[in-house]
Amino acid sequence: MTRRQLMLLFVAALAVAWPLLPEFTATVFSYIGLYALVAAGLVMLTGVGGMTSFGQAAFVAIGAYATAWVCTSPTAAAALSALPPPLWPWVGLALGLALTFVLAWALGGITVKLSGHYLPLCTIAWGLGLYYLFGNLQALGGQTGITGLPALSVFGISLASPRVLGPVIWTVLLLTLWALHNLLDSREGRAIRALKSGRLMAESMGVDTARQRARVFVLAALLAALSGWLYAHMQRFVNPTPFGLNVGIEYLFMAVVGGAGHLWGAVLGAMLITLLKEQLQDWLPRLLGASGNFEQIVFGLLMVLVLQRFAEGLWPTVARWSGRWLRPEREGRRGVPPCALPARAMQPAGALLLEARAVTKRFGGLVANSAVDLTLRAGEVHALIGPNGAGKSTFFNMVSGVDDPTEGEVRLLDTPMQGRPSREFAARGLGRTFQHVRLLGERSVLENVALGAHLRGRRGWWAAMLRLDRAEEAALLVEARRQIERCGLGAFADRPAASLALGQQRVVEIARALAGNPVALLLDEPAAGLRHLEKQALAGLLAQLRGEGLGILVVEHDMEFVMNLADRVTVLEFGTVIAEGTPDAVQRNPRVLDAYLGGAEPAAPPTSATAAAAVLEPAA
Ligand SMILES: Nc1ncnc2c1ncn2[C@@H]1O[C@H](COP(=O)(O)OP(=O)(O)OP(=O)(O)O)[C@@H](O)[C@H]1O
Repeated sequence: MTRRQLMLLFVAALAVAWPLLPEFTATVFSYIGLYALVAAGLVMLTGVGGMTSFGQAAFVAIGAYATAWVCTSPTAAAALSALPPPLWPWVGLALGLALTFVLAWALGGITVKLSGHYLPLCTIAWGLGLYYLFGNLQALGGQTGITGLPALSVFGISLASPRVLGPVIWTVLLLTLWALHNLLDSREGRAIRALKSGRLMAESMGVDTARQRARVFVLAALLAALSGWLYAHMQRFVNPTPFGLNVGIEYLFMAVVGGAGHLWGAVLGAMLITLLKEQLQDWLPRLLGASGNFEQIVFGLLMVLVLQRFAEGLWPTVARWSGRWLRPEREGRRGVPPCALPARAMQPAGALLLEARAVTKRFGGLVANSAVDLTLRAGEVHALIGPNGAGKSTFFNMVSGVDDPTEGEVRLLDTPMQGRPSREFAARGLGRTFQHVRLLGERSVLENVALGAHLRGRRGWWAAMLRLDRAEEAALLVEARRQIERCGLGAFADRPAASLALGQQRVVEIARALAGNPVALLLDEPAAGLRHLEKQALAGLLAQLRGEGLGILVVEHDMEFVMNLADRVTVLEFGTVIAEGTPDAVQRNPRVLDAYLGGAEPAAPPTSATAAAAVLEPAA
């Protein structure tokens, strides 16, 4: 049996057992479905997207209060008099989702840009703010709330009882999980996962991180509002209590305890926490012989223990344990023939790809780059070398859109790039790797490399959720596999990237850059951590890419590697270009020798790349 079949069995068992469940158990399971819907949004937001929110209960409140107001207020009744009352809850749903959408865009636009602890603090602030707003608005019943909500009805069938509404809630939840699973299994899903590793890498792959973060934020908020709508019509009244900050924290607990990186973790977390609280509420007063909110204390302690023991949540442990006796999943998408991906025309040999004109970068009083001129042409390897702190990384950042020069200009394919983000550099044909490897360690090498092809796909969230993107997704994965094999890592394609040696991870970054079909490659210390044979293989690959017409700018400390491979070398010292030319010319340049050897005169100039490497070993 596969995991998917086991899930289906669980759902089928729930469906069969549902009519037999006692009324109370059916109600509890209905609540679990509602909570899991909010927690699933939090999995996307926190576990996958890396944005912690304590404020989801406020969005649940918007969904609940919107429908409560529409269904009970005389003003709304007058406005909706043309509609039969059974349709009013649907208007309430539309209003709740619309309000949530607008508010989440506005809040998300401001808050998701914040990093570190500022974002969670903001979610607490709006969670508290909205809670007190609902409690103080007399039009919404103040602390008493709104009573007398009608039950939902569909095609004349009343959903008043949890026994009938429960299956509806679970159907909504399962459809949501299916759509979210599809989303995560797509180019957009990879882009969402990339958010967690910070702006730099994702933007360099062409992902608009601010927009993507805001969209995930809105998605999680809409799921919370949907849950609130169902909740209101199940309870038939609303008041502020179930939407307080403590409930927002509990939703986050559900996602984290279940396994914030896994959609089914939301269901597991919601189920565990709801059932645990139920049982504790029952048993503790009996055990202690006194009444009180003891369950909150024990619950808190248990949460600490669970999180200490299972930092990733419980789902990964359950999945690992069940994996021993479950068959691996068959990949459904293999049946879909891949479509053609857009391919960029290579520039003719010698064409100017990238140009830095008198680029200067100042950090306060420190001049990291001073009037640096550099060109990269199609069909060449251009090495940028220099001692530590010479300004190579600073320059790299400016020619890849991470930072803007203080003075001077960067042009890519003859387009001025001043002020443009790095995703535009990627869109115009610049691929790059990073000095400190930036891969999604838990994801497979294949997925990491497919992220590099992000801009070659077009299908968006809706297509992904409804699985209308399969031909394009198949093409992206075929392309990713091709690049992995080209870089000699075919045997590792399905392994988690973090399980590879550091040197191999650097090569994965090159494959990822190649998946974007670049005309220019910027490689930041690609040979660092590679063994001798791996370096030779890398040099062979780069020579082949050069032969295919790519321009490659490489920052590297390994002089033997550089001098054997590069066509031109530029040497930086204290942010200034002190030499530029062929490897031979540069190796003989007295200023370069001076920079590397600190003023010592060599007895005789080095005659081979190996000898040069010995002399030009940078003073660390
Ligand atoms: N964001 C920053 N703010 C202030 N100073 C910076 C910043 N980034 C770099 N610098 C300074 O600019 C100078 C050049 O640093 P850079 O990292 O570009 O050198 P590098 O040649 O890449 O060094 P390495 O080979 O060690 O990576 C250093 O003195 C560094 O401290």
